[in-house]
Amino acid sequence: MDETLKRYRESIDNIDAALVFMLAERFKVTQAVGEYKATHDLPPADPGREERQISRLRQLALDANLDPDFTEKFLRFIIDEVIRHHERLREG
Ligand SMILES: C=C(O[C@@H]1C=C(C(=O)O)C=C[C@H]1O)C(=O)O
Repeated sequence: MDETLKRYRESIDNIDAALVFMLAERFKVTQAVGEYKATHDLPPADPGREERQISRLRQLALDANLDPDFTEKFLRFIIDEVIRHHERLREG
């Protein structure tokens, strides 16, 4: 394979691995949040928190030259999955 393409792909491999580790850590914490909510009778979703977080990350995306709409969609996808986990924990 072309050496340049190979080097780019090695970098992509490392970034993708970091993304997986970061997502795993995030879901570890959100799992703990879900258990806390289930035992303290708190609702699975917190739309106010979501709105603040999405707005903050849209701004960070702009600063980093990343598409803020893409960033919001990506975050929404993750948050929706977290909420599904929290609903399941609440149901027991
Ligand atoms: C993790 C939480 O639960 C939900 C998931 C969120 C997220 O993944 O960022 C944010 C708010 C909540 O709808 C929380 O309340 O902090």
